[in-house]
Amino acid sequence: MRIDIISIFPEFFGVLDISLLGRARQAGLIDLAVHNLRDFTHDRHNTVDDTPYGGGAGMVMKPEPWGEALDSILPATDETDAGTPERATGPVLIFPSPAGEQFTQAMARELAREPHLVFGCGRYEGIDQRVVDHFAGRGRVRLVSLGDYVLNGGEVAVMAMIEAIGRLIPGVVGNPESLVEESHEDGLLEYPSYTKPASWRGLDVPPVLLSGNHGAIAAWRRQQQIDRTRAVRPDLLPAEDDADLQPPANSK
Ligand SMILES: Nc1nc2cc(Br)ccc2s1
Repeated sequence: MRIDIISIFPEFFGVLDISLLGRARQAGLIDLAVHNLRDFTHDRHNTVDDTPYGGGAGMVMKPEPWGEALDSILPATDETDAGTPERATGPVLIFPSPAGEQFTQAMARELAREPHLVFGCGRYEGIDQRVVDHFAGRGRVRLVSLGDYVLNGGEVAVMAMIEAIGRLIPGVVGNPESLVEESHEDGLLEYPSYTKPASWRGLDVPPVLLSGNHGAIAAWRRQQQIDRTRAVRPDLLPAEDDADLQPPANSK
């Protein structure tokens, strides 16, 4: 996968040189480039923002630098490309935004299958809307929110998305089995985990986990997922009858 990031704080992404994603880059599984938006300005102050039309507090990111930065990354196109099948296979351009669609594990899985992702990190009051509108006509553009809160910029959101997406790319995580039983992979929150010692500060590991009875362990873990999800994220539970949430029939 190729990942391009545009930001006025490229140094923010230095952390992507280390750990799991750093190793994935060294292994050639992820090809990542960070671009400084200010490199696409031409005035003495490398200006990237200006006051908002219609008034209001704060500043808005100017469209020109974004246009030049994205032109340098996205494949060249002309009007005849509009609506062609190629447009559906070009890079996905993602702008983190509080006004975006909710980022989910399902979206991470979907985006992990893409060959090329381009992330645009907004700052201030956001990016001039015409940038989204213009490039929507040239490819797939998505406004994506991590949650109902406002950050100072898109960089933290892009880091989170790249981690969630990158770890799903085949070969990035050593043991793909570890990706299966995680929160949200099966739509529910994950069960609690324990390791040695069997007793710690008077707290014992649930006996079923020491029983060696794999069916009972699977049933207990499934019930823990259901109980946890019902307690803190009832919105994730299937709307219809919970019958299909019962432990697997063979787990007696
Ligand atoms: N939750 C989020 N807040 C923000 C703020 C800015 Br400014 C840019 C992107 C995002 S995503």
